[in-house]
Amino acid sequence: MLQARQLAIGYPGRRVGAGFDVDLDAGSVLALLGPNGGGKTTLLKTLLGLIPAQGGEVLLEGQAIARVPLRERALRLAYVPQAAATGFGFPAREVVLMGRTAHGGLLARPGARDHAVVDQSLQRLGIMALAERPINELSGGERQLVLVARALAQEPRAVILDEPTASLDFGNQGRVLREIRRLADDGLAVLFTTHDPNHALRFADRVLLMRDGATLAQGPVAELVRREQLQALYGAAVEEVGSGNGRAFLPA
Ligand SMILES: Nc1ncnc2c1ncn2[C@@H]1O[C@H](COP(=O)(O)OP(=O)(O)OP(=O)(O)O)[C@@H](O)[C@H]1O
Repeated sequence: MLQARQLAIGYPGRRVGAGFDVDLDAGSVLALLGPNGGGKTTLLKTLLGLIPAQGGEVLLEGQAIARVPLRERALRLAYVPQAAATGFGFPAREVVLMGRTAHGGLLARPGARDHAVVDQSLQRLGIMALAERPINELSGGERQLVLVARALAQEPRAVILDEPTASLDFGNQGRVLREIRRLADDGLAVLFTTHDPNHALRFADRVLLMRDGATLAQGPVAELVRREQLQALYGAAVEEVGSGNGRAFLPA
């Protein structure tokens, strides 16, 4: 679905990392783990074609992403950014409806199907009660759920989420992570970043461990979400509790 080969990432005059090989496959969830400032968001933005690669290439279904027209990109690829405060007071429903933009013609009015998909997305995230509230009056976590609903409404083939659970309470973390799993089970390719290795352990198929602008390791969750790997990744002590399917990791 989405592939990167020997990708170098960064900003003008500032190299953040290099040597990334990434494969986002239909029906599979990839989790990206790594310390603060390691380059996770920069990698996501490069995969999305929002900032140019400094080397290597990103292919969207085999085509160089820079050459895929923006509308085509929006039909195939959804992005859930870290929930930032916004000055605009659009009602939440309108924000979710914006996810439908690429499906209509230029200036086309949304149709019955667009509104049905928006309702369905609001329901899946359990936020129908927020539909008419202005987005700039919502809490950070509520806003995050609206952004995930907007990505669902886009009906893409791949979804990339930047710390989707960061500002969510425990219940809503589960809601969003289950939704992420369900999207992959429905055949989408999914990539999300998280600071909680347990989220990767429970909901992802593969992980990419990223540190100092490079790939420390990449592979199946069961092989890499382990105490020694996490200690190397974060340069900090990690405690393992439980065992088998019930195992989890805590900062020690
Ligand atoms: N617009 C920018 N211009 C120049 N440097 C930037 C820009 N945005 C981020 N950086 C730098 O790039 C590096 C990687 O940042 P990035 O946001 O990708 O890390 P991250 O792994 O997502 O971090 P966190 O876990 O804290 O969100 C950092 O050193 C950061 O200061």
